[in-house]
Amino acid sequence: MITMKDIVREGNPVLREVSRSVENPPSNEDRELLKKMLDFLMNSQDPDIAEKYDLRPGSGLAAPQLGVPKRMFAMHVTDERERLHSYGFFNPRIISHSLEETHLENGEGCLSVDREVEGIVPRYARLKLKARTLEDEEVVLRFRGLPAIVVQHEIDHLNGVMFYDRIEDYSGPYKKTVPTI
Ligand SMILES: O=C(O)C[C@@H](Cc1ccccc1)[C@H](O)SCc1ccccc1
Ligand code: NI
Repeated sequence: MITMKDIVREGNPVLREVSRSVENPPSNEDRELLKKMLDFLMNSQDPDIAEKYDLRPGSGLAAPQLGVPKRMFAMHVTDERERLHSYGFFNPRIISHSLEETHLENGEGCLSVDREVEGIVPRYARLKLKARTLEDEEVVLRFRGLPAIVVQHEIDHLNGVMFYDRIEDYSGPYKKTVPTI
């Protein structure tokens, strides 16, 4: 099972790489890894397992955070209507998004960043994501609210972007100029 020791931390160059596409169909190795990433998120949100294995709660996890620069991420997050969005995505792509933006009032965190970073991280309020799922389906899904923020945070990881790169007046370590999505 994945634990915090498997998650690479900022400063590791893999977090600044642009990940490469996953072959189609994904290999068994890639499928196993994505499944383990989704399992990590579920474990990290289970109080007993999280305490037993000292897991930080996560709603998203991207393969580069495990040192694997491949275009795949997992998400496991409940939206404001209590709907659970639990997926493993291969080769995810934002195919459209709202002009309207949103953000988390308390800013964002990251499993690869062991420090508090203050500041607003602007995100698109709504988006459409095209991807291949762990269930081997090509899907186009719409996200809004917290799930949409998680998707953008994870897609950024696949492009070597950290959340603080998007904070307007951030002047801390590891800053990088950001491309628009
Ligand atoms: O490092 C990661 O990618 C996991 C991040 C993803 C994330 C952070 C902030 C905002 C959206 C996504 C977190 O550990 S997930 C935990 C979390 C969940 C909701 C809000 C903030 C943090
Ligand atoms: Ni992150």
